[in-house]
Amino acid sequence: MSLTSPSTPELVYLQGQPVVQLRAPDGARATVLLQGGQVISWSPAGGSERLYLSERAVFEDGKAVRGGVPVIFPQFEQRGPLPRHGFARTKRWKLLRADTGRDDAIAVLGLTDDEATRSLWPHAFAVELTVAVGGNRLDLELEVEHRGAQGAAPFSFMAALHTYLRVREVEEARLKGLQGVRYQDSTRQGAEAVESSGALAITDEIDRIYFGATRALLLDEPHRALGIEAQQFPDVVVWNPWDRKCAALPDMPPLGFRQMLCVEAALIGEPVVLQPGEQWWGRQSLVAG
Ligand SMILES: O=P(O)(O)OC[C@H]1O[C@H](O)[C@H](O)[C@@H](O)[C@@H]1O
Repeated sequence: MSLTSPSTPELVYLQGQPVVQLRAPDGARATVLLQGGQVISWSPAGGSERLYLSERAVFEDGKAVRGGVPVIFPQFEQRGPLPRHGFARTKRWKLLRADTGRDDAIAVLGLTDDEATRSLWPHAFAVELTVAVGGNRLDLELEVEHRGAQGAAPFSFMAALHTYLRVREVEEARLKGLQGVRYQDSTRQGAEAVESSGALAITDEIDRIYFGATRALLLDEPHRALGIEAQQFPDVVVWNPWDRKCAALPDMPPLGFRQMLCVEAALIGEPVVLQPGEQWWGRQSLVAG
């Protein structure tokens, strides 16, 4: 990636789009795109890149970026009348704060309703994403607030941190921690099943929503491991498009599916309802081993 022309101490431009570069004193780093409020790169201290960003990703206002951690809000996929996966991932967020502390570097990005969001979804809201990087961790916290006046209608939402994890070769990886969890299989018209494997191997297209996955997950590769923890995101989506669907995605190289696995912290099965003035938060933490 080549970075050019800083305009403020925190913001630089990557392919014409403003990004925040976080660098903790120990060398851990993350890059966050204001478009979508999207983390697109994370390297733990002394380690290599852990997120997958497609080399064909399109960096344009209003377009979803293929890779990193898209923020899905207020609708997951086509489970409602809004654009696929909601509108947060295609909006330009604001940088509210960026700080470097002793142990980590933090950025807070925000998105609030505007005319365009209200024309799709008639609610006053504020969403904040806090990104903290340091040591072997990346912590992402999403907060949603109902900003409507007293007496305004409540709203309900779904959300996900649609994390694209980078792997050396997806068939070598094993995802652990989902055994016994009920899932819906989107590759089989939403058929339900219970996960029987304690070490899930990815050898074909996978697109599953696991409901009520409470344990921490581990993505094991022969040469490294990654812990995946979530709070207040009860569901987990596991997605890899595999060869045929990947070839049909204009913003993925044909073999890109081999270097990625999406393990998403999600809130899908039971949408949250907020009254005016109420807030919700959820967190996903990635811990490099
Ligand atoms: O192509 P996108 O709109 O970014 O969606 C990418 C993927 O997101 C989720 O993981 C869904 O479960 C998949 O069905 C979908 O294909």
